Amino acid sequence: MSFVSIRDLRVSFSGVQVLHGIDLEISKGEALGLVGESGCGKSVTWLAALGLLPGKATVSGSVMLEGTELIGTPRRRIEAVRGARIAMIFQDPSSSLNPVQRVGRQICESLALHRGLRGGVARAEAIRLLDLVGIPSAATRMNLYPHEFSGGQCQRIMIAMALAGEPDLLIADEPTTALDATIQAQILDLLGRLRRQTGMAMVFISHDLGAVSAVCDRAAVMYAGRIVEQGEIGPLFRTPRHPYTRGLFDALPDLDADRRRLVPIEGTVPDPKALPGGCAFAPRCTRASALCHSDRPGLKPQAGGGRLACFHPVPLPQRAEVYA
Ligand SMILES: Nc1ncnc2c1ncn2[C@@H]1O[C@H](COP(=O)(O)OP(=O)(O)OP(=O)(O)O)[C@@H](O)[C@H]1O
Repeated sequence: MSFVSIRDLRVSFSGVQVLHGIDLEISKGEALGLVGESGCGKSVTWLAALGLLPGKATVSGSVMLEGTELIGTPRRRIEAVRGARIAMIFQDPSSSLNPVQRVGRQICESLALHRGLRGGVARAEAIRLLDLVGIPSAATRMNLYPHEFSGGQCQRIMIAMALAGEPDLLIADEPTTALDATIQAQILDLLGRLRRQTGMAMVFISHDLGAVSAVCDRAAVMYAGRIVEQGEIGPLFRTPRHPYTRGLFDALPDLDADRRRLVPIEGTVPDPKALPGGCAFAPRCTRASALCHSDRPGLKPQAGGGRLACFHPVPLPQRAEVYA
């Protein structure tokens, strides 16, 4: 049985639909990436699944957490079911860290809440966690306030707080976007290491394909509130089939190549209030035919594994040729 199983998840805000039937499975210990441009529904998927959207949102579908349905369950009951088993980290640590409380105290409170640890035992565990996420001199620095740490260190402290409950699933929403490149690489390395050490599953939400490939086993590519392609990282990144996935790769700067290849995807993500008929990506797609503008392709399993929603996929490369 999957740890989390999402079926036909739909979300509307004030009558405007922003998620159009998402299906996802996460097994224990697995890392799933959710990728796509800003506004395609990555965050809303997880906020809806965990009952964290504001009251004005209308949510339907099914989200099972180890056999327990979360959709339609009152928020307080979801919190009890979710407990410490699912933790979230966000782009901005200041949304999770209290600026007027010493970081050690904040971690100890989390340890008391989720694991019933108090006093010296909690303090020792807080030091261990800070040490684990790479905060030097943890025993003394746990007495500092968040503003006395750098942005990257605050991100590490936020990860330590998330780990305090020993979660089975960590949802990381753009956790490295605000950091500079070297710190980003360190945090990604840390997340990968923690995953291997703890065996927790992870959902890694990012528009950064490099970060997703560094951390995840599988990825789902979202566009305009739908999954358009999904698969194991290796095949998905070597031979993307959806023109949108391929476009995301072509828009990446290629530092190794002689040629300057940086091909942005023309146009922008459509407004959810005015989605085009047919495939939502068709107006931006160089492979689109008349069919794509009138009919919407369903997400279908592929012979080689993975799932794809496209009438005219990018052809598979011949022989051993793969996309650079
Ligand atoms: N509270 C809200 N009220 C109204 N609309 C919302 C709300 N939250 C999200 N939306 C809309 O839902 C859609 C999906 O947003 P979401 O935040 O999931 O995108 P995203 O892919 O995570 O983007 P980003 O990478 O910028 O975080 C967007 O059109 C957004 O404007």
